[in-house]
Amino acid sequence: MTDETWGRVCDELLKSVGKNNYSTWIAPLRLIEMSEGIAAFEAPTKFMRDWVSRNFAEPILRELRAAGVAAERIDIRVPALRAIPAAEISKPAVAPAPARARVARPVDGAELPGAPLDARFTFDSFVVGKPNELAHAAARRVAEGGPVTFNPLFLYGGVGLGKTHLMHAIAHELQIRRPDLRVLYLSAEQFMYRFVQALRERQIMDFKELFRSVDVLMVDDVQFIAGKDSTQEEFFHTFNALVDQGKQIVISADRAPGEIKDLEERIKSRLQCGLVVDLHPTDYELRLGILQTKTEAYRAQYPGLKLAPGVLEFLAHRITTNVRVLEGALTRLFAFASLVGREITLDLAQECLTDILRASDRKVSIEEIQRKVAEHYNVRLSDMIGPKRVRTIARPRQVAMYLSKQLTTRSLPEIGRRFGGRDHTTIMHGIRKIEELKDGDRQLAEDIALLRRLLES
Ligand SMILES: Nc1ncnc2c1ncn2[C@@H]1O[C@H](COP(=O)(O)OP(=O)(O)OP(=O)(O)O)[C@@H](O)[C@H]1O
Repeated sequence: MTDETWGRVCDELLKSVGKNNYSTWIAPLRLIEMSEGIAAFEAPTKFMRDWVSRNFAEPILRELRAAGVAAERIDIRVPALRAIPAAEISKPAVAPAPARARVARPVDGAELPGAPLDARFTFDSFVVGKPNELAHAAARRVAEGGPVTFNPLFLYGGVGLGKTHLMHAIAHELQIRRPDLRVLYLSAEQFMYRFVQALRERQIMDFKELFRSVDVLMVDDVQFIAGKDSTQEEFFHTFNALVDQGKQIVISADRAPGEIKDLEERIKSRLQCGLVVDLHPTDYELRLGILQTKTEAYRAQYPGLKLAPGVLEFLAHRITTNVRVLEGALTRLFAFASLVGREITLDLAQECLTDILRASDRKVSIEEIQRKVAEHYNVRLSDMIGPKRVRTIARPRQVAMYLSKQLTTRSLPEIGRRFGGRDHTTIMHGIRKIEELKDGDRQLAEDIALLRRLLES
């Protein structure tokens, strides 16, 4: 395959995977050779190799074949470690490297136990407004990969306001600007899980070494480790070790460090040492900006989209809860409009989003849901959060979990906390169970419809 063919394939990929995905994942690939049906590429990091293999192998193969290349599979390699020449470090497009990182790091060292990054969560797709401008600016600064100026960067704010999005954006940007850095992003829950696993498998020294070997550590939803004594202890030591080595730490939580209940005082004070930034609830302009950006992105893929004037403004006025709900509303509208092939008018939006608009008008709490469900099924309120597994109690509890997801904007971990500290996977299982059952079980479907009406009225 010639470079020219690959260039044409790239043009097609740009169209099919979108600009952000293309520039983050496809553009950094270098074609090495094409032989015996194998298209071999080089990726700058192991992470990128794994991500591309998992998520983009299919589209790449498809476009290669469409261009007449007889490719059966792709093989992505990571170049062997080499010293980075000083001249390369100071390329204009790359942020100035801090003194501590001038020596090339073993990027293909131990696998980092991080969470996968969402390719959509980039700085390009993040809409900046008054409520989030400081958080965005601070995240941008960290993403330059320059000398550590504030440590940690602590981002906090309510549900669905973009904390995770900003953290992923930092990681994406660092992978491009500073592929030599070892960047680890994971949730506090995953940190705990890894820690407990290491304890169980007597590999605690490996765990410590691994976490202390990163250049940038990002921990999402740190409030999760509050009250978990040994995990807090380990987190504290990891945190100190990294700060002492001048490594960057980014933390997110649903509230300010001082307000996290059951978090050790010494950790709170450590977290307050850096820059603590608040993501404020969205205002009308930001919501409208987000809706416009997402609509443009959608229109780029589906040019046939017809949207009447005033619909986005209406949504930005009415759905004030959080960005996740706003996105969900838009996705549903687009799906509906494309299925029925109609223009999205105000009437259609009102009809199609009745539940979201109603939930947005009237905020139902999880406690209220638990109370109503307990009354309806004649079980004790304490059984909603208690451990009993008999079906007469477990099923109503699952109904309450399902309604909590439907009628509130709470995330699964948050719902889990309100159901006696259950894990988010238990909540997900409960919700799925009800979704499966209600299609075949008329009584259950009627119960749910009635409870919804009671809670939404
Ligand atoms: N300013 C923004 N611009 C574009 N998209 C945004 C913005 N803020 C949030 N979003 C989108 O809203 C959704 C929720 O954001 P995210 O998951 O980052 O929230 P969060 O603050 O981490 O919430 P949680 O506390 O539930 O974890 C994501 O799809 C994200 O892309």
